[in-house]
Amino acid sequence: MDYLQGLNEKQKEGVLHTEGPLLILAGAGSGKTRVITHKIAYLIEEKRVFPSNILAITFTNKAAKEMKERVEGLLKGRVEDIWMGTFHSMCVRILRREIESIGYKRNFSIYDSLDQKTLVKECITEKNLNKETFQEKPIINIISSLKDDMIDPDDYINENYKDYYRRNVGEIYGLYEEKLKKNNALDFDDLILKTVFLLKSDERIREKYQSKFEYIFVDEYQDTNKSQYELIKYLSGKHGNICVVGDEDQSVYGWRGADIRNILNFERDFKGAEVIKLEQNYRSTGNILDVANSIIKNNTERKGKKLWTAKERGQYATLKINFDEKEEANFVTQKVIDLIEEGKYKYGDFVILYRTNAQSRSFEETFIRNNIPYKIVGGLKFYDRKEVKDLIAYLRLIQNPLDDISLRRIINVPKRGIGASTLGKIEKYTSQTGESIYGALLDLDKIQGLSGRARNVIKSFTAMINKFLAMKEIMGVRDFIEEVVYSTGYIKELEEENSVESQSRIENLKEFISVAVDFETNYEGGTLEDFLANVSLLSDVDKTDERKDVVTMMTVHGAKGLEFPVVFLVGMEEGLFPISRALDSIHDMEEERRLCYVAVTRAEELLYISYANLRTIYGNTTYSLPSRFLKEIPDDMLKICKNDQRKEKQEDEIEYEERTDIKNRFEKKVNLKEDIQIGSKVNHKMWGMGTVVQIKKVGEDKEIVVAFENKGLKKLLLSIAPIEFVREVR
Ligand SMILES: Nc1ncnc2c1ncn2[C@@H]1O[C@H](COP(=O)(O)OP(=O)(O)OP(=O)(O)O)[C@@H](O)[C@H]1O
Ligand SMILES: [Mg+2]
Repeated sequence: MDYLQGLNEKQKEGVLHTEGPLLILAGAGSGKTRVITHKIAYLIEEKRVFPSNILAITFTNKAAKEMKERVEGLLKGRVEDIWMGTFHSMCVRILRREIESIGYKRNFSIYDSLDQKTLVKECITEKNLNKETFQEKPIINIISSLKDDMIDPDDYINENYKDYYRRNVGEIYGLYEEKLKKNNALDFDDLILKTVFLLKSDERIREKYQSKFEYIFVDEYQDTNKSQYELIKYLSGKHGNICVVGDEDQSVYGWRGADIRNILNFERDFKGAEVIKLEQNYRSTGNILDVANSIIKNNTERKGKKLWTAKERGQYATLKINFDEKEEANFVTQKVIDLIEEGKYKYGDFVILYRTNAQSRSFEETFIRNNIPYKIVGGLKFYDRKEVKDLIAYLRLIQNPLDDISLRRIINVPKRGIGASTLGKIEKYTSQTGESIYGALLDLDKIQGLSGRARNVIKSFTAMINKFLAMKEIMGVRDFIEEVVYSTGYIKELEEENSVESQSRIENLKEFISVAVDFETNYEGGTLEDFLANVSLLSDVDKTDERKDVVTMMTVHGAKGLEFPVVFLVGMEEGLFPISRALDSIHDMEEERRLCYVAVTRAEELLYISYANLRTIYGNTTYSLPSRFLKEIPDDMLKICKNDQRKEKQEDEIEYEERTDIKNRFEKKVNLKEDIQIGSKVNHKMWGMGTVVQIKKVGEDKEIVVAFENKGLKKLLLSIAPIEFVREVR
């Protein structure tokens, strides 16, 4: 009975409760994910459930892969048939089989945020709306949240017909939907929405999947949104064996529509639900857990629970105060070097957690200088690079020739002389006939006003695409992609350009081929469609190299569910963590606090927290106050690390210092210096004389921009900037 070993009584209860709805509600590191893994093994081995009747939804594809490996380890058997993956990847699987019944083709494209932007822009232009008032990004956000809440364009328009902006956004949304359909494409939200729609409206399909999924698991349930909730409600409608695990204290995707009520209302929504609470934490030492508890207890929007651990007290969490982000990076770097030298840890044991991706740069610089191997999770953006996107657009067009967005992207890449005016003529024609652009290109004789030369290049373009269409059927994914890369002439164009940049773009295209190689090893017999879906569905967290023994850098959001022996939680400053946009809202502030709790609870043995008084980020230099979350940690739980790093080589040499320094700084009531105004002269301790050119209220404080005589513009927080006012004698 392998699968019950290594579980406590409560966890066992969770595993053995196989029939009916079950909520496992428990704090970080209490073994929720472990219960799912063991339970799946138990069902297969003991209850003789077919793997294909199990569905397990994880937060990332990577988590799914890990879970699969664990289950495999427990069973020593094949677990290929379990449906394990994210909400999105599961929906793609269903849609590829079923979407024809709602009028799409099975080879639909999946549009990412850039494609969405292009589409929304088209809508705005077509509707002749003012581009200042109607900007793509906010509109995409509105559309996305409407979709999460399952509100369709007509309802939104009806609700808001008196509101000029919203009514028009509703109309853009409607047009956007039409365009997606015409391109045979779905955006990310659609993947869930259309699946729900299928299950709701088509009895045959509903029955099929309800019967199939006898047992359903959802990890990180606190981060599901409305449409995801509907989805599992439908899927579990027949057997009712739905086991969700989550922690309301770790709900950190409110901004993306996640609804904490899903977890709080589980018992009401799923009849006969049982709730199991786990209270023992197996991940962190006592001292780390105390820090986590002391922070999260300041939230009001929670059920309230306390975690305990049987682990040793361990080392105290350490706070390092830095002059600027460079000193912070040096501190972390030196710590890594020292701990490695001591021999107890390896690079793979360390993680640097920050609130925003932009913070990684200073650590990268010092790591490179010191030859410390590292990887950045999420910030890499390999798939956002132009050449990679171009190549993907080719593949998408070949997979789905109705995809106008992709076609437009590459019709003249590499340059083949199909310019904007030629394309304009073609699109004029398609807007009359309603055909796809590619369809029109095949029907070239019907289009007026094209030059003979244009016709020729278009013909060789369609001949090439047609050739690809035929080849796709007979070639493996990897060979096929290689063929596309070379025979489009893209590589050749880059080679001729022969610049440093074009070289690195060639490298990236080659790297993309190795992505295809990986794919072929992992998905035997996978098609181009599978490959593309796979690429689209990689979340930021998944888009990382798999090298093992390197330091990881990632955002706190990306770290959910993970654990590391040593955690550096950096950039703990007001306005950064908590992030500035949360400063005015209690609700958002609580989400930031939960995020901070997630960060601290990733640590197993050592936790280093740091902040910088002066930080340059996005090109601006600002003074900051230490994060309010630091103030919430009692003095005796956190020891201050002395500034001079040399001094703290030996652990016991570290001096414990009263934290009056931070406290004073934090509580120092802002002396508002009421008479400050634009034009006031100031003298700064380091930067000398300057003139105030901008003043903005930030909470009780003010942010000022000062033009220094020798240093240019700097942004300062009035309360803490080391400045004096210089009164001019009139
Ligand atoms: N009963 C147990 N005995 C020993 N170790 C355990 C036990 N339960 C869980 N663990 C270990 O504790 C760690 C945390 O478990 P797990 O990741 O499942 O927690 P979780 O509740 O899912 O955490 P999070 O909320 O961060 O997702 C893992 O290393 C896991 O292997
Ligand atoms: Mg977990």
